[in-house]
Amino acid sequence: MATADKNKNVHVFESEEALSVSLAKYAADLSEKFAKQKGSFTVVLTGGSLIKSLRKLVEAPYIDSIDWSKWHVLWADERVVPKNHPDSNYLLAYDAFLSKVPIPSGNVYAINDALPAEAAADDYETCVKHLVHNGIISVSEATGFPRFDLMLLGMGPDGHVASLFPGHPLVQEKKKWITFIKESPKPPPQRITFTFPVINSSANIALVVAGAGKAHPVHVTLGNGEDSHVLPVQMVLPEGELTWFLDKDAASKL
Ligand SMILES: O=C(O)[C@H](O)[C@@H](O)[C@H](O)[C@H](O)COP(=O)(O)O
Repeated sequence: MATADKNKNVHVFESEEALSVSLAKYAADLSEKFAKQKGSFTVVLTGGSLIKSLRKLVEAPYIDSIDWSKWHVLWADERVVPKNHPDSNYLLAYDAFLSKVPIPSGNVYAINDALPAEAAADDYETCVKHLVHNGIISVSEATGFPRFDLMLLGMGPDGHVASLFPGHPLVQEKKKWITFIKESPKPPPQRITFTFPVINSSANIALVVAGAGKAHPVHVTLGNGEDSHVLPVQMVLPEGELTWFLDKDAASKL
């Protein structure tokens, strides 16, 4: 099943397997488009089950057809732990994805894991500013915030995206590009995260959501479900295109 409104597409798949096949084609098509258009493709990852859903990208035909040298990889959120810690989003992505594709190591921008949360957020913002300055990351004409080519977001069962949690003041941040949280309700507690102005300046966002545990926030966002909070996922309203990749369990209340 697929439905589309202006700037928003919703795809529902029979299984997470079918979802991952379609997600790989979607990412490969955007990679080709942006590599041609601007000579680089900026891709933002999160942690969680999203990374497993990227598994078809490291298989034929995409492993050979994608021009991996154009990819620049960043994280919408990262846990403040060493890069070799089992909680690290970098390690998760490295083991399951980045170590299997020929993206130049200099194009993979992990956070500085030697710094505490606040300094790590500032340092990562400086890294993004540098990539804007040298033209790798575009800038939104409308907002002046960085405009990533593709942001791949998961969503928690409570409707959080990146490390922006329901009811937390960080969801209202309007100025900073990247900020930090020290009391994340999802462990580990210390994280850095992109803010909504950056998320919503993206050219493309994929919301990748599988499993019955996610059916409630999907129902609230895409159907007529209700919650006592405005869910962060409801605030994902990019300037560019939003595409939902749902499996049938996540879409079961629609
Ligand atoms: O570091 C993190 O915790 C993630 O970046 C987080 O935002 C994740 O994407 C969602 O919590 C969904 O995770 P699951 O898909 O594993 O539920």
